[in-house]
Amino acid sequence: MNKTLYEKIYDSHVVHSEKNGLSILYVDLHLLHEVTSPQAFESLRNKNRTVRQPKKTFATMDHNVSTESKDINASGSMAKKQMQTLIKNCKEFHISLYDLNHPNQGIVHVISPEQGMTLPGMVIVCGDSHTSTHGAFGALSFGIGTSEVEHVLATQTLRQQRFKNMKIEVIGKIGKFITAKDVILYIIGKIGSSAGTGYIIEFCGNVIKKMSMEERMTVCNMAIELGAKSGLIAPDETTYLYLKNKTYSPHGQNWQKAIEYWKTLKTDHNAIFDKVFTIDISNILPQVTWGTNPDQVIGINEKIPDFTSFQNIVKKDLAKSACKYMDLKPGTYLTDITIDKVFIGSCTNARIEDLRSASKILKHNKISKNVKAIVVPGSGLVKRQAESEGLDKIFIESGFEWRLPGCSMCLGMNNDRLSENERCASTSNRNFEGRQGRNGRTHLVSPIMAALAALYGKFSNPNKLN
Ligand SMILES: CC(C)[C@H](C(=O)O)[C@@H](O)C(=O)O
Ligand code: SF4
Repeated sequence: MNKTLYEKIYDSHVVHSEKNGLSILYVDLHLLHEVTSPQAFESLRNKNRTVRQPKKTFATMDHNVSTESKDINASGSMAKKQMQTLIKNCKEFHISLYDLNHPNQGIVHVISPEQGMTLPGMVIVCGDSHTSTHGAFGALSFGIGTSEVEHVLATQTLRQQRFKNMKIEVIGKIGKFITAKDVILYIIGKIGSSAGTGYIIEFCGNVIKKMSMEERMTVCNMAIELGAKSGLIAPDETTYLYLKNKTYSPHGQNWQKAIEYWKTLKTDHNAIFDKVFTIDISNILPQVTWGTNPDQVIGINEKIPDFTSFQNIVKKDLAKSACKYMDLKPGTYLTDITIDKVFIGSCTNARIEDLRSASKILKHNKISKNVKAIVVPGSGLVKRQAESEGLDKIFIESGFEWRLPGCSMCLGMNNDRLSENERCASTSNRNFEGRQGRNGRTHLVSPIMAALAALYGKFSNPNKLN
């Protein structure tokens, strides 16, 4: 039978099938962070259980670490407690941890791929929705709830239903200043933030094929913003090249064997997808969200839409309330909107390529005096790499603050938050009300667009600048 990539990975991990279509899947890698793991460990302990495969379990601290100091007290008592609990749990159950002071500490979805823990064909889970990021390597990866975290800790397996298959083929010519972030935002705008509900999405097409691993991760990261269970991209030469000689990648003879297996990880000719979209990105412009949902997004030359332009009554109401929250009037050009803060970071856009693309814009330029801007590398490794290339200096000289790795202003669990009514150009993935701080206003953009917004104090069309 012809199978999709998703079906191949799913089937090869079934350890038990039930009549109702549910299966127990083997889990190759279980990632943990400080926010969604404490209760799971507590419950494990109460039941006198142990961690089944500590070597296939890996933890980092990211959500509430301070990006200003390595002091565990710096983000408040709740954060401190969660971090201390993670340290204690990892010690007791023999799990490797990139703690606050570890040189490789960083965002869970950044550290695992860059260390070669994330490999094609794996089933990867984490108590975190953006686990879909790892799908960029052709791994079946998805977020799980805390009771599932406990189940995986105890058994290294997980009960899963089969999801439907969606294919999104991205075709066309990639325009100037168009990044993976623009591509995925455009797709979300085009098909809607619930189009992926009930599906695993396989991204393919010439545009995806040309993307680097960093770009593919940005795309799969935001499969969640399409409502999907996860996103997937078939591994290829780009994937192998990225993984070669990474700390946890297979080495020696195992490398060759791995590649042979990885080459089988693609959707068979004639495999059936339940839904297919073909999206041409040839003529798109850099994307900016204007509302409080990622599908409320337009190109940089456009105006905030008129409510009456929405046929769908629900969409019309959503647009109305989004404009109210965002304090925007229909008909306003994006390029007339001024901003207060810029955040370059998060598991969507805090990798080395993201920092390189933003720094290119900032080099020899100073940011607007009305803007406070921070750049938060995704991990210690990204930070060191950026520093070795002198990117930190470019950011600092332009007026950005160069911070320590973590989730930071993506969700404001530490001190990096928007104040009331502040407007932010952010490279993160979620723009719902209050996401970056109470009554804060988030516009999702690429690192290039964030850097430009910092320079001019408002959204700017890179095609119209010298
Ligand atoms: C804290 C965690 C549960 C959450 C998630 O799962 O997505 C966070 O990472 C987020 O981005 O909102
Ligand atoms: S960077 Fe943001 S989206 Fe990613 S895991 Fe952290 S909080 Fe969640």
